[in-house]
Amino acid sequence: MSLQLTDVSKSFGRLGVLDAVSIDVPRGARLAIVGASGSGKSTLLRIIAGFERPDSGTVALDGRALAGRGADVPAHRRGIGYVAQDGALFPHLTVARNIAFGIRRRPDRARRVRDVMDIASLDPALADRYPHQLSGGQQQRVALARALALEPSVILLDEPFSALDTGLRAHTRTAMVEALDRSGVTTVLVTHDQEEALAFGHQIGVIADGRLVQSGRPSEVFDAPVDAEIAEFLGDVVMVPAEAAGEALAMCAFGCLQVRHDRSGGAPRVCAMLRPSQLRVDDAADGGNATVVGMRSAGSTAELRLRIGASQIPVEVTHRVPLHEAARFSTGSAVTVDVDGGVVLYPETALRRRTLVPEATPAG
Ligand SMILES: Nc1ncnc2c1ncn2[C@@H]1O[C@H](COP(=O)(O)OP(=O)(O)OP(=O)(O)O)[C@@H](O)[C@H]1O
Repeated sequence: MSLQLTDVSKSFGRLGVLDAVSIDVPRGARLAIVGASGSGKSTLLRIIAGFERPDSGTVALDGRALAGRGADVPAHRRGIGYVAQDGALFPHLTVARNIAFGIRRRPDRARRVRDVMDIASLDPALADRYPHQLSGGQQQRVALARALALEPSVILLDEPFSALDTGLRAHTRTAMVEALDRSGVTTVLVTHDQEEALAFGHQIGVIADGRLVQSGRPSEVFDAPVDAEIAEFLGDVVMVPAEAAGEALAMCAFGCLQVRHDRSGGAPRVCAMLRPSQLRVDDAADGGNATVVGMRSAGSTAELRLRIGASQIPVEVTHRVPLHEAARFSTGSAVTVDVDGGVVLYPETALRRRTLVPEATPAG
């Protein structure tokens, strides 16, 4: 089913937590909401689940109101599954009995348990284990299987990977995305992890101080954040002073670049934002446009500090290259730095807000 939130607001006493949030998740789609701690993500999920009431606005499934417009459908009648951060499995029940918990009166429960274990890529041999005998990733997949067993129309995932270490996190995320695709259920995930949101969602929504400040396809939001703060929140940036130079062009330390999106709102002074993965650094064939002013190894990569000097104001950026490529460069050598794709313009105040010299970290 499709899920609609319209102008949902919520305060706890005098603390405003959600401010007129509107979201539309099409049937079978995955929406990832990303925001800093305290931005209101869990409250939003709890309102969709029916654990909290919105002060105003509506929550609807396929247009039928669950909350607001005079409706107040209790949580257990919403057909919405909720997977908590730690999975919240019953420690004294086996995997099979955990999964069967909500369907224990259904005659076909054994088959349903087998089906959802299969959907969640859980080995049938795990059915008789207890939660403490599973890895964190397996526990999360059991929690998802338990939610799917109820055949919900929507699944809500509250930071489901946050307790897992990095390797297991990516693996579990892939397994869960595949399970959700197989079941075709509409899903909303909340996370504070930008990479997770970008990798998980068909759509992402960025929430800040209780307001949904931007939403769209992950590539749309990542490539054209509405302001510099969201750009930095979503990933590493290179930000340099710039001047508009005619139709969709800007002049900056890297030369004259195409403007992908102008988010400067007509500000008299602007800066250009690009992602480190857009930078290409090569040996200088004919003098180059930058100088390596420092090098340092950082694990499997090397950091090159580059002074780019195509404009009157030279800027320094830090660029990461694989360690085996670093041998091509040495401090003091001239290099050519090219930019793939265009830049996004913001008001120059975004630069002043940054405490460091414009800096870029990992290359893509
Ligand atoms: N039941 C409640 N009573 C009072 N304040 C609450 C309640 N629930 C949440 N809050 C407050 O509302 C704000 C938003 O909380 P919420 O849990 O929705 O944020 P979050 O984005 O999920 O944060 P985190 O990522 O840290 O879990 C916080 O300031 C929190 O302290």
